[in-house]
Amino acid sequence: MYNIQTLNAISSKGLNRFPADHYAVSDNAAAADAMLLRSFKLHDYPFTDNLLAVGRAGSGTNNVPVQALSERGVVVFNAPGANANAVKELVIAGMLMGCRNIGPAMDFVRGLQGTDAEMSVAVEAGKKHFGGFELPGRTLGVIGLGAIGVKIANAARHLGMNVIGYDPTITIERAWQLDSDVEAAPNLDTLLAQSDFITFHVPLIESTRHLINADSLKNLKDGVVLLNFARNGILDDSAVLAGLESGKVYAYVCDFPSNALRTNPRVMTLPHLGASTREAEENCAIMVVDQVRDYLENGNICNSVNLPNVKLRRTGLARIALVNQNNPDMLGKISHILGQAGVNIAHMMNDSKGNMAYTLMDVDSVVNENTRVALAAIPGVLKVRLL
Ligand SMILES: NC(=O)c1ccc[n+]([C@@H]2O[C@H](COP(=O)([O-])OP(=O)(O)OC[C@H]3O[C@@H](n4cnc5c(N)ncnc54)[C@H](O)[C@@H]3O)[C@@H](O)[C@H]2O)c1
Ligand SMILES: O=C(O)CC[C@@H](O)C(=O)O
Repeated sequence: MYNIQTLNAISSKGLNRFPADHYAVSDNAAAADAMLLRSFKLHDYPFTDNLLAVGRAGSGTNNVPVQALSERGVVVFNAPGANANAVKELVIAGMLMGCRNIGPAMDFVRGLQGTDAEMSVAVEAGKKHFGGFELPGRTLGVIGLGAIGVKIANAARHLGMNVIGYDPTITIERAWQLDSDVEAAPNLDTLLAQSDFITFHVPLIESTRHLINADSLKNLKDGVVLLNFARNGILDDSAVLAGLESGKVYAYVCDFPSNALRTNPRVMTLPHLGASTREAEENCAIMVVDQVRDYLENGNICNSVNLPNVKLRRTGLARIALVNQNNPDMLGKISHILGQAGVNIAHMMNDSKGNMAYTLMDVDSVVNENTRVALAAIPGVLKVRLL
């Protein structure tokens, strides 16, 4: 029986894929084999030694202590692309909210009083304060051309916008998906200087913190619309507020409210709604549950942020799964112990990601607990499972 702990509401479309006869799923599972979460802040959470996997039903993993979990040999999964369409749609809505002043205009109407006839007069007199501008011919700058950024870039092209993108580590897969008319910015400053709208789709890491700050703000076009549906901290909110004050920034649309932003008439903040559609929640839950199950039951790894993809069709009599540090001679030491135990390796895969490595092997005889313990005692081996 595997214990699965849910730390946020995870769609039942995903959770129902854990067969009830082999999985106990609850929000208070003691000694969980795997944890599933969305935005729950897992830093400082007490982990037990039998934790094998953490599944982030979403894209960003800045709420997960990936390094600390790696040191314990715990595999961290996410659901890349599973909520990308939901975010894309909200960013398109956000661009329109920004350039058509939809937030302030709705606030104006909410504040009207009097009869319908009086309201009609006030509407016609007041609407001049909320006139906006259109998308075609304007330039959208997309920072981060991953699952979400590529979808937004392509959608904006279909809306008649010029699109310029910046992503120094774009993958070949994403580059293939990008509309050929999307221009590649040679550097961030060029994108910032040319864009009428700028949208951010990068993870929050040290190198992406405060990409918009008091200095980079000076480089922006006058009247730019900024959109942050990535993470709080990627833009320095105090710089953005100064830009709104001076008129440099026309509007700021973002998914991460704060007291300073919430009441500013030129800011439209949403309650972290980017991924909150039924479809995205189901996609994320299904993807992450399938990945966690395949890891628990078969040792296969797909879409982990700290370990490589490793998938092996079962062939031998038994299977050994090892998470280890990516050190020299680990395979030598592992095969030496198996050789001493008279265990023949029928099939194996080994790969690494950064300072972590993973070995999955099918062997021709049953492996006993003593051999597992000997493997686990190799310095640098973090987890050993017999499957
Ligand atoms: N608002 C929401 O609900 C919501 C939903 C999903 C994702 N997100 C956030 O959006 C982020 C992006 O999501 P995704 O699914 O597109 O992720 P992704 O991993 O597919 O794409 C991220 C891209 O950013 C690029 N990148 C990294 N550092 C960069 C830098 N300094 N400059 C430019 N590009 C850089 C990477 O090369 C990658 O292509 C997530 O990390 C998450 O924080 C928010
Ligand atoms: O789960 C959510 O609601 C938000 C997810 C989002 O921030 C992500 O990074 O995928």
